[in-house]
Amino acid sequence: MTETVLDANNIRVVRDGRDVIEDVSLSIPTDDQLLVQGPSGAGKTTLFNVLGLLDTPTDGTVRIRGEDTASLTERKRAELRRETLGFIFQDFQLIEDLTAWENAALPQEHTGTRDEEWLGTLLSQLEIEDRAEHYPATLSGGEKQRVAIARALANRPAIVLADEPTGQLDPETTEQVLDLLFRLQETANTALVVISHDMQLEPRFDTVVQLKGGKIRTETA
Ligand SMILES: Nc1ncnc2c1ncn2[C@@H]1O[C@H](COP(=O)(O)OP(=O)(O)OP(=O)(O)O)[C@@H](O)[C@H]1O
Repeated sequence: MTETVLDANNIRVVRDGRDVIEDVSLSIPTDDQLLVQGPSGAGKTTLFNVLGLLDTPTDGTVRIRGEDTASLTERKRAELRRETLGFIFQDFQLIEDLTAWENAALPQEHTGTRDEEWLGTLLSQLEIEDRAEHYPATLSGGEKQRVAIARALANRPAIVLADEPTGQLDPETTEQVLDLLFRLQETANTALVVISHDMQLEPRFDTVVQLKGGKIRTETA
């Protein structure tokens, strides 16, 4: 039986007195490839932050491997976030004065669990091993995104959460980055949750959830 790694139940987020997420429930199995697709303003980033334990919902629960995250102290939440989740952001969020390798290694620095062999595997599978000593300013958009993917997977997280991971890439690079993401998801044995407005991504995912006006409209598998 497939285990559920993240369970979000009846999530509601109120901002400025308005519901920006309304009654959203999602259950993410350990090997899931989930796309949350929706137009601008649908609440995607808000939901991403809640699922990623970067923000707390007004109502509802987020459980990671059955553990209710609401009852955790901020320190415990941060620990769980570092150990269980990997993040990929649209604007890469690489540190400019660290090399590609050092950027990718950051999560391992934070948890004190060095695994250079795994980092080497990641950079090699992402075909950027020859860019390891380069700084972000000298990398292309696609290369920066690959470094961001390596960083997200550095601690072999249970879930990788990606917010518009291909938003800054051309269609061809988008396809390449998706190929790599899916291949690595299998190697790393992680669930993959992508949040995007981009319809081009839909056919590639096992499960697609449509978010509109803060609500889940349709679900396809
Ligand atoms: N801190 C906040 N205060 C007030 N309103 C907010 C806040 N955060 C988000 N919102 C509102 O909630 C709605 C959803 O925002 P969110 O950024 O989650 O959407 P999105 O789907 O990610 O949009 P985009 O694709 O344009 O980034 C928007 O109407 C936004 O203005």
